[in-house]
Amino acid sequence: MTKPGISIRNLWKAFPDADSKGDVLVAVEDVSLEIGEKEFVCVLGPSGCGKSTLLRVAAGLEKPSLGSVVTQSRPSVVFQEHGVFPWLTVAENVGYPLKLRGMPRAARRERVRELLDLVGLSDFGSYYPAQISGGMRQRTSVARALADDGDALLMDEPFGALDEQTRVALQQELLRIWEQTSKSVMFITHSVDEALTLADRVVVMSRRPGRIVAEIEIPFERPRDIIELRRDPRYGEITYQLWNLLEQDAAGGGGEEAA
Ligand SMILES: Nc1ncnc2c1ncn2[C@@H]1O[C@H](COP(=O)(O)OP(=O)(O)OP(=O)(O)O)[C@@H](O)[C@H]1O
Repeated sequence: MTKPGISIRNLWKAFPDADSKGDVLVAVEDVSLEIGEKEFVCVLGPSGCGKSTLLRVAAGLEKPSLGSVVTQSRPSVVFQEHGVFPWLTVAENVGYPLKLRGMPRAARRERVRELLDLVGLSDFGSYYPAQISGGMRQRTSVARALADDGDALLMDEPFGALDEQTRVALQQELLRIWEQTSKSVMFITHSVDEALTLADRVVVMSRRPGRIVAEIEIPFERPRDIIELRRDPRYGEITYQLWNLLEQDAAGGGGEEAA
């Protein structure tokens, strides 16, 4: 692996337990994960296993209880929903990080135009989020994260709320964009298909408290055609392997019921 874009060392994160006063609920237990420069890593795990917590700590939105997170620069984050400001147009949303950085108006307009082109929203810059589809809102969110221009992109189930066809189309688009921008990506998902379609490496987490139980290298060449991938005999094998890991963890007890 090249030098890490994101380095997480022995990370623990606990919250006060709402069910039992004075107790803590361990959401993430001793997770160490290095994501190389230009590496795409998917974190796969069942609902409530601590995936979002891991991402929020990596993004600097929560403090670790123990351990450390080092990123090359401030990472950009894409969330599943509510990722765009409803009172700004698509173009204003995408340009927002540039405005915060103090980029002059003309340069900003040019950069926003490039980004809207990249995510296929050139004709929708003047629309408000309520006037576009869920898939277009997510593309706006991705474009805004790219405008941020950090070396690392953290994505928390960004396509989870979308229908299957839109989801697959956006996965393909994300891969195309990522191949052009080459950032380190940490992508959270509970979908086996999504993980093995996108990732260079899939990190499997256990049920809560979330630990890393396995890491699987994904051998598919890039650029990937994510429909064609499904005909590759390795696709079935890796799907089977990942499901087995998730099942083993569920059968092995240890974890608690998902939240
Ligand atoms: N701010 C918080 N305060 C208290 N408990 C929290 C907080 N954030 C998360 N948790 C708890 O930590 C555990 C892990 O939650 P988290 O959202 O990280 O899981 P997840 O794997 O992302 O779940 P999902 O896939 O359903 O989104 C859950 O039991 C949740 O209730």
